[in-house]
Amino acid sequence: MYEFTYTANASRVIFGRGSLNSIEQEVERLGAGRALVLCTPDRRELAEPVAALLGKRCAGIYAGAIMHVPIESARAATEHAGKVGADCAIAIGGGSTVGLGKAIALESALPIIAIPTTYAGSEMTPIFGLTENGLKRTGRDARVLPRTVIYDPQLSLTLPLPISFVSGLNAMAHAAEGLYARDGNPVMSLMAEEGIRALAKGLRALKQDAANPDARSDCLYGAWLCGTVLGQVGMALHHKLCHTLGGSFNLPHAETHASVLPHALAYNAAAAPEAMRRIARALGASEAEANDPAAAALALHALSQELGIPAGLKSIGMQEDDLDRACQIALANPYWNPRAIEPQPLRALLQRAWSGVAPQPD
Ligand SMILES: NC(=O)C1=CN([C@@H]2O[C@H](COP(=O)(O)OP(=O)(O)OC[C@H]3O[C@@H](n4cnc5c(N)ncnc54)[C@H](OP(=O)(O)O)[C@@H]3O)[C@@H](O)[C@H]2O)C=CC1
Ligand SMILES: O=C(O)/C=C\C(=O)CC(=O)O
Repeated sequence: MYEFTYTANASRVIFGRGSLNSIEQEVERLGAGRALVLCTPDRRELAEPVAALLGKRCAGIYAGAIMHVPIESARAATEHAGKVGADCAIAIGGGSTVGLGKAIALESALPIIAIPTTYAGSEMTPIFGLTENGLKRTGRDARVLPRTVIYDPQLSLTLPLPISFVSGLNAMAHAAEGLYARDGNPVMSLMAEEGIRALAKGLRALKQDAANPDARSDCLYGAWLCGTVLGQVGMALHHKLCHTLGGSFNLPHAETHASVLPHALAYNAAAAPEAMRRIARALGASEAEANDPAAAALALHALSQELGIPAGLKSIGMQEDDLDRACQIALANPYWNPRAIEPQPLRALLQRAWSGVAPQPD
């Protein structure tokens, strides 16, 4: 028995090797004539070819993107865009750079073109994040959804493998929670399962050869699918925990997702057996294996080990003494989850995520 509502976001997506070459016509298609190219300070080598392709349509390069978008950086970028008369912004890089483009759009309603080079998926969502006085707030606003997304696998060939792996698990987290979302739908579930499958295939191939163009294409295709899911349906325990941990303890974003995800899935396994079956199946489990709700979390933990992702929040700087406070913060803001958020099981989840042991339901 199906019952659902499905509203598609309106992004235009161009996907393929060399698709970066379409950037000038995509700016023109938006009716724009002066595009400001955004990047982080260390990624100018990504922005310069874009500026060259734009020619007279380029309003310059702004290399001021910073992770978690401090409000000061957003204000400075918006002011600069106004000063140079930009009528469009092009964000080339990871979620931090796309986040800066979103902050400019939130303030100025400039159309954004995103050219992602990690698997974070921000380019496909109307979700923004801004950090002020050390506190990160997120929200949803149609103005921040990039109008056009160009996925060119060539541009992620230089993404280091350790970042590629954790960024891939960040993307898988969007799909996993999308499969048990309260407002999920069959279209998003199909995209979620295919996204996990494509990323598992691509990440495993990257482990063998970081320069494999087909593997980069598989990962970026998976990131598009998973980011689309993130943009369309609500998230739950896993994302709320990662925002708590990232925002309150300044932990690196994708690495935090990679550490927590197997344990969040184990916590929800019994409450979302169909989602777990689809996740396990997408990760390569047989139909018989996938029928065990615990299989998804264990398969994800095994994939992390196979990829050599450092185990546990302790490996990215979280102190064991902070776990009690993390638990209290996570309990303070109620949110929907397929299983009730219970203090003791949540604290046990955080302990296991911190230590990096195998996930287990409790
Ligand atoms: N609003 C949303 O829907 C979403 C938002 N996000 C947000 O995005 C941010 C995380 O995005 P994420 O992509 O993981 O992190 P970053 O944008 O910080 O990128 C991760 C790392 O990859 C490097 N990098 C990116 N592209 C290349 C490349 N082509 N070659 C070499 N290195 C590269 C970056 O280098 P450098 O630092 O030099 O650029 C950085 O060190 C967080 O703030 C998160 O909250 C994430 C998902 C969804
Ligand atoms: O946590 C995620 O991967 C998804 C959303 C965000 O990161 C929101 C944001 O900080 O931009």
